[in-house]
Amino acid sequence: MEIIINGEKRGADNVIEVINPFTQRVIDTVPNASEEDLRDAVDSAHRAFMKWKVESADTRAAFLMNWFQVIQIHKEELAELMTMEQGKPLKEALGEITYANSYISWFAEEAKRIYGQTIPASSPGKRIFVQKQPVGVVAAITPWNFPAAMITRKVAPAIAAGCSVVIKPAEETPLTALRLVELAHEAGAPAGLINIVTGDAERIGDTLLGDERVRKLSFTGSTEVGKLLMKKSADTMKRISLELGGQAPFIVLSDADLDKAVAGAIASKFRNAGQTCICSNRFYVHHSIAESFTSKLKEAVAELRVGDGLDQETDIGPLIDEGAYDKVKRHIDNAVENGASLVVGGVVDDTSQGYFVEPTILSGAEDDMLCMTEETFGPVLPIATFEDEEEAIARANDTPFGLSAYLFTQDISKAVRLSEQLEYGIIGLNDGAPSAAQAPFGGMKESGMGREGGPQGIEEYLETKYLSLGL
Ligand SMILES: NC(=O)C1=CN([C@@H]2O[C@H](COP(=O)(O)OP(=O)(O)OC[C@H]3O[C@@H](n4cnc5c(N)ncnc54)[C@H](OP(=O)(O)O)[C@@H]3O)[C@@H](O)[C@H]2O)C=CC1
Ligand SMILES: O=C(O)CCCC(=O)O
Repeated sequence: MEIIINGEKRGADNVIEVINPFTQRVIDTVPNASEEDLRDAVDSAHRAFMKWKVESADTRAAFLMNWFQVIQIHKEELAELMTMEQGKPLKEALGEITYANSYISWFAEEAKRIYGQTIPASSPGKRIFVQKQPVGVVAAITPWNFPAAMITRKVAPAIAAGCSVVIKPAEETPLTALRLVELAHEAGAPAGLINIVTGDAERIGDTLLGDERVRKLSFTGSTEVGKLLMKKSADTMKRISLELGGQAPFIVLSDADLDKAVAGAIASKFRNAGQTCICSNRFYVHHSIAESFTSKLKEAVAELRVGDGLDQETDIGPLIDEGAYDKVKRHIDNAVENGASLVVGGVVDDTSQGYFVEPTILSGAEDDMLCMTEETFGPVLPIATFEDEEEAIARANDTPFGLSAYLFTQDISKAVRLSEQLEYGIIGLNDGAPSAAQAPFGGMKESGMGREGGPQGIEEYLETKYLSLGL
């Protein structure tokens, strides 16, 4: 496929191969964008911004709703493309397209609700008016695990706010992103409003972040790269939103509804083969119910089918690549070597048909094991036990990360009190799937800054200006 700059497609002689993680064959190529492509992308985004920022909220909303409709028409095709480049099961890919599109429709409506303020002045001869204005050209850098939703979650609020964008999707999954931008143009995107470039990450990052006309960076990916991009944004003092790694604890109190907790564990752990930043990573289960929780979980896990994402029966596809597989294997081996028991699962040794890991449960996990200290990004569920709730909260908070945490209890007072003590941006309270377009997604500590989705999600693309009027 080709990149899109100023509404026009561009190819290149220098290309990057896109690999299907199941067949491990090349399915397409995308351009390795040149310096000239990148400069043109920012030029055209800047020109488009100067026009788009003065368009009415109704015009912005109408374009977004058109884009939403066009995506609806193409959702099966998009889902199939996503499964082919990313590996996730087709039913999950379809779910992701619906989820991705919900950001577009939600922010189409939110475009009309960018309100200012009037503040009483201290002097009777003055009036103070507060306005919101679009921040400018946005650089959106996205990861491979959600090839559609991470694009729309950034682009829809940016466009709704009156900004223009240059997108850089992940090297592993550029095709869904390119197709979404093609569809945006079919839906009537003005030239230059939504540009997309692929290629050398460092070069793209340096060009976009070095350009003072790019006023905002929105990044989702690893904490390591997030920190680097934050430093690179400093010279031109860009606004930044960073949605980085997680290390989510999943706490099950003794009074929890175990069936609900098991369903929540399956939803939060095995979505996208464990490759989401809000996947539960470490389980803390009250010692009195650990055995029954583990045995119910084992039964539920036995239902999950590993295989080709295009097969309708598949629940868990291959991991994205060999590096991901090696990391997951290291975490399992480290846990078992240090005394954890493998209840079920393990890696699939034959990797000729993709890098598969069976849904895996480890019991007897300890806090210093790799699977409890690092983001596994794979379908591994380590269970540790605790004696009292304060201890569980302390252990859950004992990490540099703070994206999502899960808590299962039927005691409403405990639920509120303990949720308030958890140092995380997202709490799944008796809920293993908290993500929603209308909610502010984002983390504390080294999981990043800023929020995506919800009313907070559009604020990230708005500047605040006040007018002090002397009467
Ligand atoms: N918070 C989250 O949702 C995610 C967390 N992760 C975590 O991060 C680990 C590594 O995953 P990975 O995909 O490598 O994440 P990265 O942070 O490396 O990649 C995310 C995006 O940043 C781009 N990027 C990488 N380096 C630079 C740079 N110097 N300048 C500009 N852009 C850059 C990548 O481009 P390119 O693809 O071309 O390298 C990609 O588009 C995972 O195993 C997981 O633990 C991963 C994905 C999502
Ligand atoms: O893993 C991520 O980076 C995206 C989280 C998916 C979601 O929105 O739930």
